[in-house]
Amino acid sequence: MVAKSDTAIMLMNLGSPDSTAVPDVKKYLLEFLMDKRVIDYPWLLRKILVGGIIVPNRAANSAEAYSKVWRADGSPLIALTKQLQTALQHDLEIPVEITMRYGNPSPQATYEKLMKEHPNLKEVILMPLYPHYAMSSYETAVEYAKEVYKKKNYPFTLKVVEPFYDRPEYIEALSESMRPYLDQDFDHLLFSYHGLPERHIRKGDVTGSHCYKVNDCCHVASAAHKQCYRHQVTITSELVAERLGIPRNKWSISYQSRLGREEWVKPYTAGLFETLPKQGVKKLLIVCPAFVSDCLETLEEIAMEGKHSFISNGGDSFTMIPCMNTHPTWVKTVALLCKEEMAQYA
Ligand SMILES: C=CC1=C(C)c2cc3[nH]c(cc4nc(cc5[nH]c(cc1n2)c(C)c5CCC(=O)O)C(CCC(=O)O)=C4C)c(C)c3C=C
Ligand SMILES: [Fe+2]
Ligand SMILES: [Fe+2]
Repeated sequence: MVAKSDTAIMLMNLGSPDSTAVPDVKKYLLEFLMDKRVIDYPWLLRKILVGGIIVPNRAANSAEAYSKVWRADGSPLIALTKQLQTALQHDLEIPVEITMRYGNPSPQATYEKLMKEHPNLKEVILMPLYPHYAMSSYETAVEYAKEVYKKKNYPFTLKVVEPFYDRPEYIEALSESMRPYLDQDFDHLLFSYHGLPERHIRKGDVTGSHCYKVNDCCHVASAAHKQCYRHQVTITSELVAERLGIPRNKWSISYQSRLGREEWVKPYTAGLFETLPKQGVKKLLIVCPAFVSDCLETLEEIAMEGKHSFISNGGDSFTMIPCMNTHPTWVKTVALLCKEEMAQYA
């Protein structure tokens, strides 16, 4: 443990249920889906939909899915975020703590722990573990951490790392974590990102006239891009493919984890697992760069369910590239992004 420090880092991820028991999963899903930045309907409608329909219908299936990937040390997402914490603390020699948007440890618990262990704390660097901006991921995490911080009037300053989807150091880390998997023969590389309702993309368009309105909007310069998930994941994919020398006809982007009946950003990953084998893609490589740590959505939805679907629709091989987790180049990148916010390096 690092003894005295006036600066600390708080790594913030999405969070998981406390266990795979249905009541714990219910509690987690309720907190998650009652977030107004995730299901952005008026409160009463959200309450009826989430509390009366989605959670009661979903909890048992979610609990079963979690139990397929649960580890001896708990949720993969939390265990892997803790491993990143340990690696970063080792490199930086300053205190690093983790916190979660939903479930535990909460931002309040993490702030209190930091205060108790480092009474001279002057600044906390909040590192949201999302490369891309979305109202339902980066924005809700940052706004929640700030809200708790302001309410409690803590004596340290809070600085926040911005989305880093196009930063060369991140592109390097993601590419280098993928490179060993490109030695094998493959027909196609799929960048599968967590999906969002299309409506969220339109709603986040600060210009009100760009996203889904301008032809090829993700490639036309606009102030909308600063908060456009679709633009940002496009840029990440293009930069990584370029760095790795993958020809344009050998890779594509898709969106997974759709929930509900609204139109989400397309194409849907689940649909491609059915159609790609029929179009001659027999050997598939897949990477999920919206997640920096492996989690339910990579380990169960893609590596288990997705693989089964692709193979039963005629595919021959399905290789899932792990998230960056504790890849040394990623650890270095996190350290650099955090250091840029620190007063001592300014
Ligand atoms: C890029 C990060 C994420 C975005 C954007 C995001 C949007 C989003 N998610 C849901 C609904 C669910 N997501 C669930 C799991 C989950 N989501 C993310 C990340 C993003 N979500 C992660 C890392 C995880 C895994 C958590 C873990 O413990 O491993 C779930 C819970 C599981 C399930 O029942 O499927 C739900 C529900 C919506 C509706 C949404 C955007 C509107
Ligand atoms: Fe999600
Ligand atoms: Fe856009």
